[in-house]
Amino acid sequence: MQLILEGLSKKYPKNKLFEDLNHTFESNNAYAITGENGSGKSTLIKIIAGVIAPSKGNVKFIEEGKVVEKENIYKLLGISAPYLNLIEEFTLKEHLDFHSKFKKTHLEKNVMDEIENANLHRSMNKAVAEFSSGMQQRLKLILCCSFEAKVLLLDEPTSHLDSKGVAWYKDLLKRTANERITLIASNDPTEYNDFAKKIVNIDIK
Ligand SMILES: Nc1ncnc2c1ncn2[C@@H]1O[C@H](COP(=O)(O)OP(=O)(O)OP(=O)(O)O)[C@@H](O)[C@H]1O
Repeated sequence: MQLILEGLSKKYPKNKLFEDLNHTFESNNAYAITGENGSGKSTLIKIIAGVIAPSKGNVKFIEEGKVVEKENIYKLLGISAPYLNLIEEFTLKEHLDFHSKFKKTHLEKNVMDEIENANLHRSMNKAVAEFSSGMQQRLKLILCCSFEAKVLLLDEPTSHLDSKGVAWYKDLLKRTANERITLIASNDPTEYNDFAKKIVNIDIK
């Protein structure tokens, strides 16, 4: 699996973010996307996810030598980002059931073990609206990393996590990032230092 950025540029009427970004991301690798506040890290993640369009250039997903059609790209992706919300009315169990309808688990063990690792097992029947920010973040990461996806897009993955949560996140990635392309948009080295060997700095200003 390859994810290719070809001559990717993004500008808003009053703000030029990045220009002519070229990069090929490969499976079995984690990459940190770094850059100053406002440089466009989240924007790049959204463009890769197909949520917003680039001003110029292309994003290509290549699977077994073939370009993946646009309408099938969502099947390849797992995303966790501050601007993507969970369904507040759903309980944790309902989130897992809903997700399981579309995706198989990526874990060696049952997803319930991961819920326990994340210390969420006593909240299975609680509505997400009643979760703390850190609990919501742990659930977002489980839904992103523990289910089938060939490309993980993680934007500020440890936001709202305490030190225990950060340790769990690192362990989760070590166990689940194999055979995937993992992109971590962050300026916090603790979020990527242990596993992301390749840094893409989009700060061109
Ligand atoms: N819809 C929009 N219209 C105009 N400008 C926008 C829009 N969305 C984002 N921007 C601007 O684009 C710039 C890049 O934003 P983005 O959130 O991608 O940066 P970032 O590198 O992720 O920042 P941070 O490190 O603070 O999270 C910011 O200056 C932001 O104000």
